[in-house]
Amino acid sequence: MGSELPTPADTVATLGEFGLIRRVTEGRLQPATTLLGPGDDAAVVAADDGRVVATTDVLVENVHFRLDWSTPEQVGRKAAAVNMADVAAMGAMPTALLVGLGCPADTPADVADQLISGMWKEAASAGAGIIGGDMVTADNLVISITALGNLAGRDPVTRSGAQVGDVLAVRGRLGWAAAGLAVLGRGFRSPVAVVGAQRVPEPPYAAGPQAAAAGATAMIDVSDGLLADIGHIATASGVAIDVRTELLVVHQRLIDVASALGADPRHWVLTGGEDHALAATFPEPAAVPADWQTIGTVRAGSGVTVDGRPYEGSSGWEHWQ
Ligand SMILES: Nc1ncnc2c1ncn2[C@@H]1O[C@H](COP(=O)(O)OP(=O)(O)OP(=O)(O)O)[C@@H](O)[C@H]1O
Ligand SMILES: Cc1ncc(C[n+]2csc(CCOP(=O)(O)O)c2C)c(N)n1
Ligand SMILES: [Mg+2]
Ligand SMILES: [Mg+2]
Ligand SMILES: [Mg+2]
Repeated sequence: MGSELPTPADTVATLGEFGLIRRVTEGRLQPATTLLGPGDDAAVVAADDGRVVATTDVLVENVHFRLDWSTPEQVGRKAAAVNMADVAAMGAMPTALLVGLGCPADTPADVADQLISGMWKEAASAGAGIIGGDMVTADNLVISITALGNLAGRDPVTRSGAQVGDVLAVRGRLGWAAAGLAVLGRGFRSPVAVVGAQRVPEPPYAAGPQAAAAGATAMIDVSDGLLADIGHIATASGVAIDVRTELLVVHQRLIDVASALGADPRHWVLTGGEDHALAATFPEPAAVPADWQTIGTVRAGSGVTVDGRPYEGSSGWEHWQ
């Protein structure tokens, strides 16, 4: 890019705040929706229909990622992906990211470069660019990203629209990142398929607008765990949701990893977070797009059940617990 290459001894402190900002901004190709920025006090982004989707998620070193588990580029990709998944979950396509970065003074410039490069790669894969942000010193690496999105004339798909009689369907992986977390937590680095899923989620970005166009009544991305997240749909919609385990695909890879670790692969699928699959309700089976898997039904009542019974144990990640 436009900035000179760092020497191995460079840190973010030697680059300086503005040197670091240049590494994010100079020579980057912005999508057509970026009308102004970065570089001014704020950026200007086009919205096809005058509405902008906006969402923020914060990632903290040793809470959301570890630098001995993931490369800085993988961390950058993950930080961008988890935010753009929330845009997709509204039925929108990501347009722009604002990146707040806190890092210690001795962070190597090369680490910052890789982080930035990962964010740009993931953003570009979904059609978005980085339009601004903030750089601060911090004791640990902290990344706070705000993602903006474009509804392109469609109505947002909220958490509150599920109706009794709807079907529940998912698109994307479930349980893979949790399996990867279990593997990494035990000090292993393989199998790479599940470890890779923990390092960098692959949210099905285009499936968000696809579900919206197909008439999805409610949608969410699975960040904390399937049961926890569809619980938010159930609460917001004033309905009950039942997941049928005979409809859940537990991939052979998860079964193999679980048996090696003495874990339960079904628990990963039902309660594992960080894959950022999309879960949505549709008014009838025929409305579910072909590449989505129907896994349950919406009923009268409240809460989430699995095969008609309450799930024993935690339904997903919660901070401070
Ligand atoms: N500090 C905050 N100030 C205002 N609203 C907040 C704050 N934290 C969360 N919210 C709002 O609460 C709602 C739920 O937040 P939550 O972070 O659980 O959603 P999410 O990003 O979809 O999930 P996850 O954080 O697991 O990815 C969102 O609408 C979010 O914007
Ligand atoms: C080092 C390390 N320890 C634990 C985890 C597991 N983890 C952290 S946050 C989260 C849920 C989503 O977070 P949020 O709700 O903030 O979006 C999960 C499952 C991890 N990824 N890395
Ligand atoms: Mg959040
Ligand atoms: Mg979400
Ligand atoms: Mg989120």
